Amino acid sequence: MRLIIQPDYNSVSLWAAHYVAAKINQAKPTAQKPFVLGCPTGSTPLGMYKNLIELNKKGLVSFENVVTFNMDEYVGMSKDHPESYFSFMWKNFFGLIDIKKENTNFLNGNVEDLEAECARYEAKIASYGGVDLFMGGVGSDGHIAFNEPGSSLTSRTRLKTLTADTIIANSRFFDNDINKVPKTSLTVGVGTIMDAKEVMILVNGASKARALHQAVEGSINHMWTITALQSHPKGLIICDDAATSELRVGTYRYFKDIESTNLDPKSLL
Ligand SMILES: N[C@@H]1[C@@H](O)[C@H](O)[C@@H](COP(=O)(O)O)O[C@@H]1O
Repeated sequence: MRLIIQPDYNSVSLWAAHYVAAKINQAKPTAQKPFVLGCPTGSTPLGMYKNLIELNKKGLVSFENVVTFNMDEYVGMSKDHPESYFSFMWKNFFGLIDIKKENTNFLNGNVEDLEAECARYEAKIASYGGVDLFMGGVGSDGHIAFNEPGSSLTSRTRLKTLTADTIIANSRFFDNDINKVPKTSLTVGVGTIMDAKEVMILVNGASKARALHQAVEGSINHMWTITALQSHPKGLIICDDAATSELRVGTYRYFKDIESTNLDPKSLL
């Protein structure tokens, strides 16, 4: 696993955006062989999305031949609700880049047969030959997508109940009223994410320090689903200094040293 430590949120966002743009460019995607990108929501990726929009505007990366799969979606929330992940993505990213609508994929939490919907999603990912790069954030309890503690590390796309912690954390988007937060979601599984050719997780802020400690120094454990990344052949975490406060000094220094020539985002593109 690689760990890129940046001074702050802005530099995490800038580095991640340059990395993603470089990956897309290196793949030279075409309509026949698009680049497949897994996308997260949440506050963490917002800065990266802003930087990718800028790079797209400057002509440094194009999303014309990029196909996306969002990680998760609330169940029973209309797609047009301002807090649906569909709305989030169009408002903050897709609506501001040159992506084709038909190339964006979301789980639909409004169908009667949710199991069939999850199977459809897995099959669609497989029809593209899998995800090239799955991007993600992490919850303070170490969850990736909505794979809450105790989720099988080989899980596939399915229905999940949100924990009380996640409902409280997400209530900030619902007038701080936990009753307005959906209690269930459809989410890709840990196994679905780990099947991607590469997985990139962004971690920022002191509230994520315990999750980062488990991700880097903990043992692989279903109570911290982020730890599955340790078994991925191409796992990458980009974090800010504030998130490293629970890492050992030796671990911090080790990754700072080994990545010292890769920390400048401009060297990536
Ligand atoms: N399902 C999302 C996750 O994909 C996200 O990583 C997490 C952290 O969100 P934030 O980036 O806002 O801290 O929140 C939600 O639970």
